[in-house]
Amino acid sequence: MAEVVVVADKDAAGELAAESIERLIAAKPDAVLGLATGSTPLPVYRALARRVAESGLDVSHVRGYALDEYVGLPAGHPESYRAVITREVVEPLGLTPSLIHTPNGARKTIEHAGADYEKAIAESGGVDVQILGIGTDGHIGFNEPGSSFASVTRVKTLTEQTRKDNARFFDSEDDVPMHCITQGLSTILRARHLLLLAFGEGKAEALAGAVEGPVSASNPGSAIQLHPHVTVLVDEAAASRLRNIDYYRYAYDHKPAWQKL
Ligand SMILES: N[C@@H]1[C@@H](O)[C@H](O)[C@@H](COP(=O)(O)O)O[C@@H]1O
Repeated sequence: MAEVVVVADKDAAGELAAESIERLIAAKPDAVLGLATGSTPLPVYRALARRVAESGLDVSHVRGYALDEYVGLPAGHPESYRAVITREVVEPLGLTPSLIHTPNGARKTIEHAGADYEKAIAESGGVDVQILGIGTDGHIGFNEPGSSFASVTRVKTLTEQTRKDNARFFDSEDDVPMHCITQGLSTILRARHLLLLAFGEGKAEALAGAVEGPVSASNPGSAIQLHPHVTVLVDEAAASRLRNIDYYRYAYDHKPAWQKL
């Protein structure tokens, strides 16, 4: 079962996640981080950047693999996930750009981009902690409903809902690419620790489905139930549809001091 931690707000979630990631990097300076985009992980990156600046922790050897990328955006497009990861993660934390990877969404090489990415992740020794958000339709990465639990990095067609949701980052919905390249559910499940975050009422249903719903390809987030080490950080609104909420609070209140996030 995932450990579900209900926190006061996004910033509290960001602090908890950042503390755990900082501890990981201190123990393993070349740790491999699985980086998610979207608005949800931003408090984690902000808290981590602040903590690293305060502690002087050496992050120059940290490696990173993004979950996904749009296909066909011109290189350097500000909404490409490469650009977003550079802006929101690499620069504020002071990571080494050449050690941070995103799937290659260029059309010319797209046919082998998925296999290339899988190979690179495997050769890195695997992701230590994978940060995840969740889409309103339950997608993780860009694994839309119906994605196989055995899927690996590949090209997917975005749902209309996801294109609508992500239109806020573009001039119009028509500008949101139709295709993406995303780590598969099996790729994500290979990470050693999954850290799923969700905030706000709009995520409540998707989150409840992921944590407590039937394990089904129709709800890609439910794949987390197959993973042995999952931490779910949510605010009250995102937690509002969880049936076992009292138990999660009870378990967290009685968490052994030695057992970290
Ligand atoms: N590919 C990303 C996902 O990785 C992310 O989880 C989702 C939710 O976005 P937000 O965190 O902004 O709600 O959006 C995008 O579609």
